[in-house]
Amino acid sequence: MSVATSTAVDETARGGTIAVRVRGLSKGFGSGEQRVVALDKVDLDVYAGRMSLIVGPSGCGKTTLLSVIAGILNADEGEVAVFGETITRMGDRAKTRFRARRIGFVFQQYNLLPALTAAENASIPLVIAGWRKGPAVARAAEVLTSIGMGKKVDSLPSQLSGGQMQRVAIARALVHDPQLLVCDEPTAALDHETGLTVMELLREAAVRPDRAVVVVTHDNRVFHFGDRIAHMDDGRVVKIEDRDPSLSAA
Ligand SMILES: Nc1ncnc2c1ncn2[C@@H]1O[C@H](COP(=O)(O)OP(=O)(O)OP(=O)(O)O)[C@@H](O)[C@H]1O
Repeated sequence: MSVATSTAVDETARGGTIAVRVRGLSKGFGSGEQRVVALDKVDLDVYAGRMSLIVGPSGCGKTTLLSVIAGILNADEGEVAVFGETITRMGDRAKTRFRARRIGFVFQQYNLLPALTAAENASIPLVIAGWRKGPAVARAAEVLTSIGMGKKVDSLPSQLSGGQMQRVAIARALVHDPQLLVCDEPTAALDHETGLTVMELLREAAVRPDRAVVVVTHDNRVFHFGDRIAHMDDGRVVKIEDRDPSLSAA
């Protein structure tokens, strides 16, 4: 295994396209004595065509960092650029539009609507983007088929296993072809084998020159999927591991 540690910001060494550039990012919650500093001047580069992991102990700021990167939370200070667009300078409406078009989300909870079939659930981002229902569901069925769920497109969530529901959630995250896929503990609710399958699937989605995947996880059984692993502690990125992508997940 080839593992190199480096600083979080490494302009030249990798030579890839920077998908997400985080600079001086700080974020706190509460005020006075109750104040918690969740992010403390974080710098990080995430490369396109790579799977990046954000890891670290509970409460170190992983979800906060992912949420600011994805434009769900506003930062107090610092900048985040996603494929060259500085989302920390966007207004709320522009950020919402950017998120809807360019970012896909996968969470620990699948958040599927129980009355909708797998294909209908996976079609939701397209419907929100203005597609008519028929073509949207047909496109979602194609994406589901491409990730081995072809036989389940008409199933309701209650008829699916946890791993299958997470695949529907992944199809939903990919259906509008986002450039950035952000995943918060995607394997936490799954058994080990299913978790590995889900990570493999996410990797397949990541390995495109024009797309990046960022996964927050504290599941060290899936760390080997990361091409770049950002270790956080106490609101800071304290170590970066870069691995040869051809060796990841081996
Ligand atoms: N909405 C909030 N209000 C107040 N404090 C918060 C809020 N969200 C997060 N925090 C605090 O910020 C810090 C970082 O939280 P965060 O959820 O980012 O950590 P994490 O590394 O993702 O943790 P875990 O692995 O347990 O999910 C923690 O101390 C947490 O209690």
